[in-house]
Amino acid sequence: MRGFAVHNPFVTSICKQLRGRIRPDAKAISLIKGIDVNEDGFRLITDMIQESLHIKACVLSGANIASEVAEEKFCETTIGYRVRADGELFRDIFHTPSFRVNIVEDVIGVELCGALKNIVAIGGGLVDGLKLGDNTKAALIRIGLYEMRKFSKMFYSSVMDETFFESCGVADLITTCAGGRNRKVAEAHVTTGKSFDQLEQEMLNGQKLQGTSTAKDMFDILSKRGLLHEFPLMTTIYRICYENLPPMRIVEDI
Ligand SMILES: NC(=O)C1=CN([C@@H]2O[C@H](COP(=O)(O)OP(=O)(O)OC[C@H]3O[C@@H](n4cnc5c(N)ncnc54)[C@H](O)[C@@H]3O)[C@@H](O)[C@H]2O)C=CC1
Ligand SMILES: O=C(CO)COP(=O)(O)O
Repeated sequence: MRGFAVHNPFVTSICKQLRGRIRPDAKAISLIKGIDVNEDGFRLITDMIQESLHIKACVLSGANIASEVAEEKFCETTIGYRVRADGELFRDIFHTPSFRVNIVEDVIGVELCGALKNIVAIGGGLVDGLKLGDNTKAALIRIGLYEMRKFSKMFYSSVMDETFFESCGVADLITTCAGGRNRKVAEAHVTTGKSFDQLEQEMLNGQKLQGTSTAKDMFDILSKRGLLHEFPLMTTIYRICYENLPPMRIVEDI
């Protein structure tokens, strides 16, 4: 078994190092919440792993803030599989009384939920920094979930609606908009006026934000296809992160 739990830019080099060193019947699981953008469009991380190593890859994603998982506080997670036996294998490995695993036959949906919710979580932090309150946060979560589903189904019609009701969908969106690094740094962007890059360095102790880079990835994908107007929330979050748009535009533009 091979587990991938790094930021997406490192996957290519890690796969290169692993090539020829793993058994052909090995199974991979990605815990990564991101996508890979290239000239032709974008790829899922599980596809990168499968293409590079010629082994089958599942994905695990859910409402799983690392510090709470480490303290064994109860949570749920979702494993997306292509081959049911692989999903069951990984469920048996990861499932514990405090870490409840549900498996679904929708790798793409699980993976895109994990990547896209990080953009919405940046919005959650902006709402907190602006002290807009719980109703605004709920509106942001609803619109964010709507855009996540719309994007996923626009590019992959096989993505299942039910996946958005799993831990990887609405639950991860709620937890990351309430806690997590993306939310924390976005809140500080409002309260300090510092850039996301500077705050990432000051606040994350060497860790990386996924939400800002995925906002840029999504913006690049949508702008190439003339689809930005269909995703006002995600587009505004990108512009606040990268084009100095005032944070208040988070509510004015949606
Ligand atoms: N921390 C969390 O609460 C959760 C994180 N995730 C996802 O897991 C992924 C990783 O996030 P974290 O574990 O939080 O990040 P992290 O920064 O704690 O760990 C990243 C890992 O990448 C390794 N690394 C750093 N530079 C590298 C390089 N140049 N080449 C190869 N490996 C390198 C580090 O040694 C470390 O093991 C992200 O996609 C994140 O969204 C998913 C669920 C929860
Ligand atoms: O994905 C996460 C929790 O499920 C972690 O989110 P952050 O990267 O915002 O900390």
